[in-house]
Amino acid sequence: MEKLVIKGRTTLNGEVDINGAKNAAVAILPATVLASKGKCIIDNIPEIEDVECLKQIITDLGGKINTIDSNSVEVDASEISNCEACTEYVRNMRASYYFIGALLGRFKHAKVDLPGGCPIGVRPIDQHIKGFEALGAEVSIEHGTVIVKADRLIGTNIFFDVVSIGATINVMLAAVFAEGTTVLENAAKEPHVVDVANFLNTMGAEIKGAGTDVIRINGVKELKGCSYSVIPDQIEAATFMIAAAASHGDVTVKNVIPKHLESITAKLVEMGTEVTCGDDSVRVRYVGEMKGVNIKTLPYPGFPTDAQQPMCTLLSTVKGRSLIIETIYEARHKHVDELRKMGANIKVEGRTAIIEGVERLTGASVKATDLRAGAAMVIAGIIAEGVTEVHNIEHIDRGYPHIEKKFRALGANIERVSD
Ligand SMILES: CC(=O)N[C@H]1[C@@H](OP(=O)(O)OP(=O)(O)OC[C@H]2O[C@@H](n3ccc(=O)[nH]c3=O)[C@H](O)[C@@H]2O)O[C@H](CO)[C@@H](O)[C@@H]1O
Ligand SMILES: C=C(OP(=O)(O)O)C(=O)O
Repeated sequence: MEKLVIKGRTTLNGEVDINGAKNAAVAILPATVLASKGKCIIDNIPEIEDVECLKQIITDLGGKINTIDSNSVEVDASEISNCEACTEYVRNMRASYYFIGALLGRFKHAKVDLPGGCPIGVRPIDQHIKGFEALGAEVSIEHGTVIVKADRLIGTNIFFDVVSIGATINVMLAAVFAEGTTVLENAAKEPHVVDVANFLNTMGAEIKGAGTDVIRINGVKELKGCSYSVIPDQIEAATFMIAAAASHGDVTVKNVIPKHLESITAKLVEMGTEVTCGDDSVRVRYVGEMKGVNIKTLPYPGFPTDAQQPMCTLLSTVKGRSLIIETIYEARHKHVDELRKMGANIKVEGRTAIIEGVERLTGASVKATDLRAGAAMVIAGIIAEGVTEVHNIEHIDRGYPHIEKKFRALGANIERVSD
């Protein structure tokens, strides 16, 4: 077991490079399974544990993985014949559910264990199932395994009851080979949904409308390997922007798409921070006392739920009262108990965290209760007085590449040590 040990009260300064997006990469890798000919060469893959799990799952299915370098991988899925993914790798992460859609699309049947992922609330997959069934598949869940089969998949109109990133992408993966046209309505509009659609189109799919709430997919007969580069990680970028403001620093976050960060930028500006956008960078500079703000998490382009936990750390030391209303997940305030150990004054009422800014946090031994809670605790450690130990960092490693090295390069005093 490892932990992060942070000596606090440091100000972050300098430049940080953002890696490829976790939530795009973890969909694109399963999507490579759809290519029955040729190899996919995927660049800008982040070095995170979820990616390692996906590579293992693809290998177990019979695919060939060639790791070109730390951020590039070649996948040859042409000889895949096994359609069962029922291992710890599948059960330990969220995005393994994309193998259901991808295998159903290509082979018309699959057995995939139910996914894991961050413990942030109830995470049903009923909308994924609704979509697969609408395309003509029979779906059952037996002993924790999702079993899907279809004689044919036939395009149809599907109106999602909730806006779901997972369901939108998963049904898109199955529908690329459905006969005729599939129309997904009330689809998720996140940048990674667009990235997956662009990847599938590069392989030969015919998908239009990704990025709006109506996506049209004309079924094709075959997809082929291609070269593709994953978009920058909106949430990793948001984490460093928030950390810059929290530490009263001056950080240029590079290799980003500023448009994807508008909801974060807007809140930081509202708080009184200076944010300057370049073509592919965002500079966040502390310019004097910040004020509390209210945040409501919403699907894109609203404020992302994945960035609210780091934001909670920032607001915990900003003068005045702030509210964070979490509308996506009912249990995404577990980091609050940990922040309280560090002296934060935060009350949770239902889905709302009510934050009364304190002068400073003090170091403590805390847990990463999930991935972004982990990032929230790292930022807390950087700004707190004294030493903070962050435990259970396996959650952080699922989604942040080299978090301690990146923060260290900005001036943080942070070490990874064996527990
Ligand atoms: C691997 C990945 O991309 N994970 C992201 C993805 O998770 P994930 O794809 O699991 O999240 P969804 O967008 O599907 O979930 C959004 C909301 O819809 C509900 N829902 C979802 C599916 C379903 O079939 N039925 C249903 O009711 C969920 O409980 C949640 O309240 O989007 C979340 C919301 O932005 C992010 O926090 C995660 O980082
Ligand atoms: C909730 C997250 O991840 P996952 O869906 O993979 O659990 C996240 O990336 O913040």
